[in-house]
Amino acid sequence: MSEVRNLKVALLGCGNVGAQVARILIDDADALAARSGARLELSGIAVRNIDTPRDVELPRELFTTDAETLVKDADLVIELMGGIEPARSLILTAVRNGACVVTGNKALLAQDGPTLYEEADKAGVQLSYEAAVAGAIPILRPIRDSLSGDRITRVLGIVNGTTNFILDQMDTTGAQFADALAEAQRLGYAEADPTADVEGHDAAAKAAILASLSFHTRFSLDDVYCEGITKVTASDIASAKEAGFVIKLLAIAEKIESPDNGSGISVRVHPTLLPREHPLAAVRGAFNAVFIEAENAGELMFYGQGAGGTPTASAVLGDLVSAARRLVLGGPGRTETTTGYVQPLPVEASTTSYYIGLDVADQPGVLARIAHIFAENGVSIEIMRQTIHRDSSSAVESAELKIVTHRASEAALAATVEAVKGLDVINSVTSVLRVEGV
Ligand SMILES: NC(=O)C1=CN([C@@H]2O[C@H](COP(=O)(O)OP(=O)(O)OC[C@H]3O[C@@H](n4cnc5c(N)ncnc54)[C@H](OP(=O)(O)O)[C@@H]3O)[C@@H](O)[C@H]2O)C=CC1
Ligand SMILES: N[C@@H](CC=O)C(=O)O
Repeated sequence: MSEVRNLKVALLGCGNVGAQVARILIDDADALAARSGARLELSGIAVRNIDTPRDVELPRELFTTDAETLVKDADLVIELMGGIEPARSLILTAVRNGACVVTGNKALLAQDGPTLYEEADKAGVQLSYEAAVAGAIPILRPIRDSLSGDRITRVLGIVNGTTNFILDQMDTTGAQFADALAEAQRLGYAEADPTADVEGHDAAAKAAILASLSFHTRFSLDDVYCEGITKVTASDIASAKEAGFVIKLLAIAEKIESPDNGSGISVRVHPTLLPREHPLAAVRGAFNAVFIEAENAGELMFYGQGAGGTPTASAVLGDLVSAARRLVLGGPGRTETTTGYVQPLPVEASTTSYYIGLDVADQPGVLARIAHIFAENGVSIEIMRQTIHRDSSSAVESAELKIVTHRASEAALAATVEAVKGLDVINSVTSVLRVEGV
């Protein structure tokens, strides 16, 4: 029998995800060897501080603070440190030395992916990053491989576990934003700096990666319109709920025809109202889901755990086995297929439905005056609902008006809201949120 090849695996980072990857590499060594055709020997783990307590008990002699030396002697490198530097330089060193790299670092890929992919292709090694989008869910390989014979027209995803967890807690238990965020951090979902989650930057990085693979073009963070969840209030959530909606942070990448900009791809991340019966509305806690529309396949939905050490480690190990198999067979395969035939479009080029909450004086003719302004600005109303608020003597104090529009452009909507604000019967505009799925 021929001898099984030994491949040296260098692990960079031993935090939420890295610790679980190390555990699986050690505990499941035999199964991984059988599946990949090579023994995957964990040759070392680079960290900032060797004495930091770990979630998993691991041999102390594996730890080092000298990541550079560890990388130079590896066949396979797993980067789970996060951040831009030194992750970027270490990945470049690894590929230039002929090592295949697996990473979950979406921030780095969205900022400087093309340099890394080019270097990997030049060196003839594989750079894989399934864990970078939607944690455990196999989504990048299906887009890149399984759907490579189709044309994707739209991708709609809940791709950040932390914000989905926070919004879900606020919606179902009435939890405060700060408490829900602290719990997401404790459970290992949040980024080292959770601003990246709550301001939408993490979802935007994932949206750039999804859009690049789906539309065979290179999108970077700069091409993604981004709005996080920090401005979503408990009252937005309550009033959306009352109207039959749930608020989700959605990443959207879609092919559109814009009268001013021509045809292209709109990539955006923002809080969005979804009807409660929409499949994505049922995605709870830190779960993620990606909904894809393709010309021939039709609608597809991928669902699973989008964050957390163990689920994410599953995606990392999948990439590692796949890279090891290719090393055993010889040849890396292609990292991505970029044809660059579509342009990214600004958010102003996209249209969407909107939910507008208004606090209005309860006077005759108010609804007609408001409806007139919408019509004047070319924004068509789909639903208009009024709730009367009374004081203790049952006298009418004010009315709450909830409006859902048909698809309208950002500019038309902004002009409508400005004009409505100018009416003497408007006490305040309480919400302006985008809606999908109506
Ligand atoms: N957590 C999750 O659910 C998911 C995370 N990811 C991505 O995976 C990556 C890792 O995430 P996560 O495990 O949560 O991160 P953590 O912050 O938990 O862990 C980071 C690890 O990297 C080490 N590290 C950081 N900087 C350096 C450095 N300069 N030199 C050496 N070691 C360093 C840290 O060392 P020390 O312990 O000594 O401080 C720590 O062990 C990130 O890119 C993240 O975006 C992707 C999908 C899901
Ligand atoms: N912070 C991220 C982790 C996974 O990518 C999230 O909450 O989704």
